[in-house]
Amino acid sequence: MSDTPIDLDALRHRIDDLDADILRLINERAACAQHVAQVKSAEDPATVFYRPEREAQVLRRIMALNKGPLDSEEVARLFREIMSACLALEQPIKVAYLGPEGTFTQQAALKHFGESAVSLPMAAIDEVFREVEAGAVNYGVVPVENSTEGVINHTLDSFMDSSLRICGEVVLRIHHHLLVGEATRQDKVSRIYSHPQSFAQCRKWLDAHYPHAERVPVSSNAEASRLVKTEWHSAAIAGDMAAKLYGLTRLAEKIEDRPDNSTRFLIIGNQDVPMSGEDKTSIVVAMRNQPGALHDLLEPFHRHRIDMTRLETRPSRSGVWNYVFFIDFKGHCDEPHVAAVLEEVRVRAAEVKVLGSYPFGVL
Ligand SMILES: O=C(O)C(=O)C[C@]1(C(=O)O)C=C[C@@H](O)C=C1
Repeated sequence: MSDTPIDLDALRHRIDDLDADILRLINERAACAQHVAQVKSAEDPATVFYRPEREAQVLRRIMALNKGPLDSEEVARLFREIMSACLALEQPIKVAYLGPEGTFTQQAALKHFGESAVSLPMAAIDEVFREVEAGAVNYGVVPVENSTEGVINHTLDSFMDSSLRICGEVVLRIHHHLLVGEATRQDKVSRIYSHPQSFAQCRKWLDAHYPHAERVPVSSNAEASRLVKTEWHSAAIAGDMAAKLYGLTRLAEKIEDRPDNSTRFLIIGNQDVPMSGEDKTSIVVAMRNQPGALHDLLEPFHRHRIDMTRLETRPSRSGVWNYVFFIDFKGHCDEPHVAAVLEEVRVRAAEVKVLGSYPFGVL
């Protein structure tokens, strides 16, 4: 290109000019979001400012428009932060997550809501549900399934007694590292702390590399990281956030047995989310214990060609029903073919609860 400046000063001058343009445009966008907030409040004084379907559309559009050289995911992450800051101007958002600080759930909350949301660690999954139900926070983030270890029953069980809805999902690639503190004698590691799920996800690696080390299960990977700081013969299995928070270094990286190890998290709140164009619905269905019950439940999905993405069975906790199924499928409950299936399932089941229709995780 003939007009491309070639010396460093000229290039930096060009970057300064571009930054000034970007700054002006970001602030113009933020002022627009403030205007949106006024329109929303005028339409409905009890309006919700956070709109998951719109955010998913904005991010998908940016990824589709992107021509590089920046990677589409990288660009989407930048826009995620811009929208997070714009939403904070409309309304500061408080999010409760399964803590303590440094857990993968905190990472998921950040990935979904961006840095401008205030995130608060809770000690247990039911506490996250309670804080959202009580209105102490706007939304909650809880883990629901891991690709290696399967479903997180606690989360599914919490939905049975709750009126909260699912407003979104986040999928996080989970990388575990073997972490040590400054005082650790790296050749003398005889004890390893971690959450039981993480031990399970790294079992083969541990059997091969540390067959004789004592494996001590603790309540979270962040807790494991906190413990190793003061012990010279211990290591922890945890992710990047916990490593950073407790100033630990990696003795071994990415030690998970499956390279595609990922965890899915749900965003819980009090709102129904309109269609975004690429949505998913989660329902819980109670069936009576009779022959063919599962077939009766699944048949309408098959007939209407609805793609199921997950089916989990949980024992019912009330005496009335025998099975409870958690089902995720593609589509939004406002779409006619989805509404038709739900109608048929309602006739066949003892009880059906729609937990929410929400956009597929974008990032
Ligand atoms: O479109 C809206 O409803 C907005 O409030 C604007 C905006 C944005 O910055 O693009 C901000 C927050 C919402 O969650 C969705 C989008």
